[in-house]
Amino acid sequence: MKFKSPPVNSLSLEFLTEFSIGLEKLENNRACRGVIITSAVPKIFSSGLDITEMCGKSVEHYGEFWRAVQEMWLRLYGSNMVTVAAVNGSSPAGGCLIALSCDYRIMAENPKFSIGLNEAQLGIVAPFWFKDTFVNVVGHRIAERSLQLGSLHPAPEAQRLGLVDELVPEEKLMEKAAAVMAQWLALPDHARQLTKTMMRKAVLDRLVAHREEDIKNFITFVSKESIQKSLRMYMEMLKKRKS
Ligand SMILES: CCCCCCCCCCCC/C=C/CC(=O)SCCNC(=O)CCNC(=O)[C@H](O)C(C)(C)COP(=O)(O)OP(=O)(O)OC[C@H]1O[C@@H](n2cnc3c(N)ncnc32)[C@H](O)[C@@H]1OP(=O)(O)O
Repeated sequence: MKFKSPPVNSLSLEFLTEFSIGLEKLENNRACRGVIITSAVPKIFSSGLDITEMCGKSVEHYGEFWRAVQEMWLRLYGSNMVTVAAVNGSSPAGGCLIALSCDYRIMAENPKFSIGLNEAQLGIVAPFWFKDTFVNVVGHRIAERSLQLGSLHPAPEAQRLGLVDELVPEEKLMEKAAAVMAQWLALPDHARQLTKTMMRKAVLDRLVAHREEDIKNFITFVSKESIQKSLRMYMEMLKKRKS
C-alpha cells in the first residue's frame, strides 16, 4: 500500500476510511498474506492525524473522526497479515503510530527524516493505546521519556532506540522490505498469527473494551478552548516556518 495524499499524507477522515477499507479488503483476500506500507509522497511517510479535523469542528465530527482513527489502528495492529512499514520519510505522531503498528519497520537512512510520538509538543496527550503500542516496541523507559518530551527522533537515533528495526539507503528500501516480507512469510501462517495475537491481544482488547469512553474523552479533550488554542497555534507555527 502506498500513501498518496499530498502534500504530507495527513490522516484525514477520508484518508483513514480509505485506508481501513483497503486493509479490510486485503485481510479478506486469502491470496494476500502480507502488506508493505510506504509513501508515494517524497520525504514524508505521513504527517500524522490531520490537525484540521480536530480544529473548529462539531462534536459529532470529532466523534466520527476519532472512531475512524480507532478503526484504522484496530485493523492494522490486529491484522493477521505480515505488516512491514517501509518508512521513506518523516513520520510524526499518527504516522509513527502506523509504523509502530506494523510487525517490522525499515527506515530510509536519512538523518533529516524523523519519527516519534510528538503529541506533547502540540499540547495534546497521546491516548493510552498509542502509548501501549509504543511501549510494546521500545519498552517502558524509552517510551516514557520520548512521550513526555514529545520527541521526534532522527532516523539513526530511532534505530538506536529500537523504534525502527533497521536503516537502509533510500533506494534499497523496497528491496529490503520485500526480503523481510519473504523471511516472515516463510513461516506457517497459523503459528505466526497465533503468536502475534498472543503478543498483541491485551492491548487490542483494552481499546475494544473502552472504545466509547475513549471517544468521549477525545471529544471532551479536543473541545476544550485551551486545546483548540494550542492546535491553532501549532498550525500557525507550521505555516510561519514555511514562509
Ligand atoms: C487524562 C488524560 C486524558 C487524555 C485524553 C486523551 C484524548 C485524546 C487526545 C488527543 C490525541 C490526538 C492525537 C494526535 C496525533 C497526531 O497525529 S497530531 C498530528 C501531529 N503531526 C505533526 O506534528 C506534524 C506536523 N507537520 C510537520 O511537522 C511538517 O509538516 C512535516 C515535517 C510533516 C512536513 O514538512 P514540510 O515538507 O516542510 O511541509 P509543510 O510546509 O510543513 O506542510 C505542508 C502543508 O501541510 C500542512 N500540514 C502539515 N502537517 C499537517 C497535519 N498533521 N495536519 C494538517 N495539515 C498539516 C501544513 O500546515 C502545510 O499547509 P499549507 O501548505 O501551509 O496550507
